[in-house]
Amino acid sequence: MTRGIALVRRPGHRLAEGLVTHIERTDVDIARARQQHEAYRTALADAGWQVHEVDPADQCPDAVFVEDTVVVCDGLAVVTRPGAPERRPEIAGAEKAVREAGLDVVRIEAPGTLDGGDVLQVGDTVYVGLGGRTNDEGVAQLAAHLASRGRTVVPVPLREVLHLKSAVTALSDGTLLALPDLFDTGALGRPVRAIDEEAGCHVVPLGGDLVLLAASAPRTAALVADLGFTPVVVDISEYEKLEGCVTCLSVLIPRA
Ligand SMILES: CN(C)C(=N)NCCC[C@H](N)C(=O)O
Repeated sequence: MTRGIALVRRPGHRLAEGLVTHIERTDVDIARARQQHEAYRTALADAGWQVHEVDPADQCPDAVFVEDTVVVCDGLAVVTRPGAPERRPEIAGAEKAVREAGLDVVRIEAPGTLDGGDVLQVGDTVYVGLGGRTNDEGVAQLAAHLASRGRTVVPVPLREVLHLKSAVTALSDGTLLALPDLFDTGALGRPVRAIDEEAGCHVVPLGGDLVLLAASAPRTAALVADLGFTPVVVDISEYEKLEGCVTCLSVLIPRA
């Protein structure tokens, strides 16, 4: 029995041209990025997820960061309208994939913008980062869509950081792991656990006690293990050069 479907999208040949906003551009090794993506897919499959590949969008360098194109909540898929216009052609393939997965589908419409990387779901609360990519209108549209699923949306203003999930994510017990300097943690309305390494605040609960995190966060992997979870560690160095993290490379659709 699988845990559900994990949507991924393979890196395209233009990956190295991906956007960088808050870090300096460094060379991306495409061959290495492909190997890392394969290992990432294997980690998801080994954790019990049925890996499904979204159609390629190779003209879009950032298409591998499929999380930004769709938000899935309780059987509903909200197809986003990415804040970076050059990423908008990525959404067609994502919409096709969620329709094939049998989800109800709605969209963020102009002038709203929303990136999936700004959306952090913790129980019935959905925190949404307000920064360079997601605007007030996008948050309002998301809130209206998710009200049908009983979710409450809480906007979180960001500082110098790409997405909310670049700065905070949650373990399956609701513990928030955060880099507090990057946003107003008070907006979350609950305590956070401050993490002392950048990639450490990026975790993906994979079901059961499994927690996916990056090899660049060894101290956080140890912390996660101390908290009673089992870290699943993947090297995603080539994606980190493009401000990517473990959350960005997949969209998990839990089995109903
Ligand atoms: C949580 N994060 C960080 C994401 N979901 N997406 C990362 C996208 C990175 C891409 N170069 C860009 O700038 O769009």
